[in-house]
Amino acid sequence: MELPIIDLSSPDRLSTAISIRQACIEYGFFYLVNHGLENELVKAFDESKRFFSLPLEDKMKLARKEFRGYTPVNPTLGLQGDSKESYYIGPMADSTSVRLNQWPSQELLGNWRPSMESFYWKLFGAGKKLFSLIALSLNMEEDFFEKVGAVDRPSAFLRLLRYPSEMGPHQEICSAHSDTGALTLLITDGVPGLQICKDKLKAPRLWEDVSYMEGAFIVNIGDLMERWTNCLYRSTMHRVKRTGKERYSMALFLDPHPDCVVECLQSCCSESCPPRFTPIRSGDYMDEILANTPV
Ligand SMILES: O=C(O)CCC(=O)C(=O)O
Ligand SMILES: [Fe+2]
Repeated sequence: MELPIIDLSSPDRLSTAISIRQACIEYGFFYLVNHGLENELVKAFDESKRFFSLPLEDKMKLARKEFRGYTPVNPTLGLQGDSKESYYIGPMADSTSVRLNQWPSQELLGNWRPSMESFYWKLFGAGKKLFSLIALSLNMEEDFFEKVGAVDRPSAFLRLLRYPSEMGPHQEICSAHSDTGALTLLITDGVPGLQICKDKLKAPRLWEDVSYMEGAFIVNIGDLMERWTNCLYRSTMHRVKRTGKERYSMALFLDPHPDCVVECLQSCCSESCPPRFTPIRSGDYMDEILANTPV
């Protein structure tokens, strides 16, 4: 299936906002084009491949701590878990968070850190622009999300993913889930497998393949944005199905700063549709979810 297409650089911001609104209500997913990073993507995938090609022993020296670093393919594969390895780069907004990140040494992977840091910030820049359009789409001031701390001190995580080609026993190499944060920018290498389920309550679930669009980001709404919009925008279930082909993807999870309070937006509530959720600190919300999420 083809998703709606949103043009990040369109001068007609109001009509872009209207299209975003429609896409987020109907799909919770859209393609984002003209984001300005078109020429960076091949290089970023090359860097990701360089990292995952390292010997396991070197990657394990950067094993995940504080949600940053490397997670190998689940060794109990066959019993449970997804068939993927990942590397997380955490927020770099202040010196404390910068220190928590783990990086391969310059000797091991020359220039990798500056290259990924630069990619992180460019992606984040596109995400920030998108947030202002999302605010417009919700009839809020353009700088709403910035003002409340959703994007001023970013808590965005960049996740590099590699799904090996070996055939595991499971149909899904990334199991069905919705993203927990506000907004996700996903970039895949074109190997198919990504599917969405527009109606999670329908049984049996109908899974639809998402077509690849070269150069575009695939953007999706996360649970926290669903909550923020009082369920107007949907956080859609998705998964990656096994094709037997090696696959790489990268995702930037745009989560608000932990101190940001997420309260159902007035523009999404009315007498007939009162707020369904109480206000919550983003940090408390994420802690609760992460504690219950397998790696
Ligand atoms: O690899 C993909 O295409 C999807 C990854 C994903 O949904 C996630 O990491 O949350
Ligand atoms: Fe996801």
